[in-house]
Amino acid sequence: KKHPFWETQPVGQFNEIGDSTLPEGPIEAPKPLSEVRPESYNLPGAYEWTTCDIDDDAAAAEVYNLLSNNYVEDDENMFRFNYSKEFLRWALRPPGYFKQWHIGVRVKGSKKLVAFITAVPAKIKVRKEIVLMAEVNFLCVHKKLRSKRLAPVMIKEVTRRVHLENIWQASYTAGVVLPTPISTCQYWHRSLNPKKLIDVGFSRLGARMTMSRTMKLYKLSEKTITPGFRKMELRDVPEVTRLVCKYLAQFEVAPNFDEYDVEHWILPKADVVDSYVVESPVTHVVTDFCSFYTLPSSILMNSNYSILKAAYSFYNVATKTPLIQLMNDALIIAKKNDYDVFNALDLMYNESFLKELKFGPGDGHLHYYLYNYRLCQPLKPSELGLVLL
Ligand SMILES: COc1cccc(CC(=N)NC(=O)c2cccnc2OC2CCNCC2)c1
Repeated sequence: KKHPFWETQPVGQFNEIGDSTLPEGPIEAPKPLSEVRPESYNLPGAYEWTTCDIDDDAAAAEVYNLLSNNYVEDDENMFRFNYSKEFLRWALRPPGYFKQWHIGVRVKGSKKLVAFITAVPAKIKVRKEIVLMAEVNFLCVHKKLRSKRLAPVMIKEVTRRVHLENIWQASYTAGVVLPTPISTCQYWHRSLNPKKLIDVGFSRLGARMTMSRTMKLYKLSEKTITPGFRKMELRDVPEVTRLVCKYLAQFEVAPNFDEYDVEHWILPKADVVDSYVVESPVTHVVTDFCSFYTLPSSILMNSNYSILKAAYSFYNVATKTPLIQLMNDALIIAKKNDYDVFNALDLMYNESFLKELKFGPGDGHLHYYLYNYRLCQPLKPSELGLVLL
């Protein structure tokens, strides 16, 4: 049995695919809170639950170290995500967050943090409905404790704590196929520092290509070209909120941001998230914006470099500037700030700029999932407007 845990969960099952008699929407009805299990699930004897206070520097350092040494690696185990402490504080404390959804597992004796899972609340529009959901992320079990079946009990525990807040749906992504993706995105990479990317094995020199020809191919101008292109500021929040809400409303699954969400998720934070607006020089109206988040990766086996500095396309809305031009300015900014690569998924309108801006396809896919919500058929990436961290 390939998915003994997921076959017990309210998620679309593989044997239901194409069954059009099943209704779209929640799979299980909400329960009265009095019927939600009041106590935590049982861990194997040697382990205990803990709540990780990400505001506390020592606790944040424990989480950082666990993820930095044990979190997701690429398929060839050459790179591992290296989320910074500041990034984790940003990712885990959006408006309305719950500290008790930042869940750790410790060894009873040594108190060593050996596993982690989180959820944050989010208003997500699914088709025409706005559904309050938990975005589940950062599921990590120490390499030495794999296949002890810790992940299922951690997923049940975070689900229980989410239920206690009367939230019954969740969204999550994975690089592996589980029952059952609502969409499958391809990831793409735009080289900014091709020499380093080839040196560390992230990219390969193209056939009949020299290194100098490759560096020339990816060269970007020093200056952005869009008039009125500048860093986003607090005063832009109302206009950016209007732009991003109108834009995201067209997708089948997308966040329903309010101004507090935009202030948290899109206002620039050093080394965490960058965002730029286009303020029309004449009318001073904000007509476009672009944003990317900073997620370095540890380079696992290389004598010259230890960190790959990567930018990840976040939310981009172009209403006056051509999207290609807006994104090319984002690449110019990223290159100027010493990023090695700019990553993007083929969701939203991204497909329209990937090839022209010299992105190359990555060697993997990112699958999107909903918990306790059935879609009758999967979404095309262009129907998806949700970027998870
Ligand atoms: C380059 O270093 C890596 C270190 C670990 C894994 C991967 C490959 C990979 N799995 N990439 C993605 O999942 C990915 C590729 C493009 C854009 N977003 C992505 O994932 C985001 C969103 C999901 N959570 C991780 C970050 C690459």
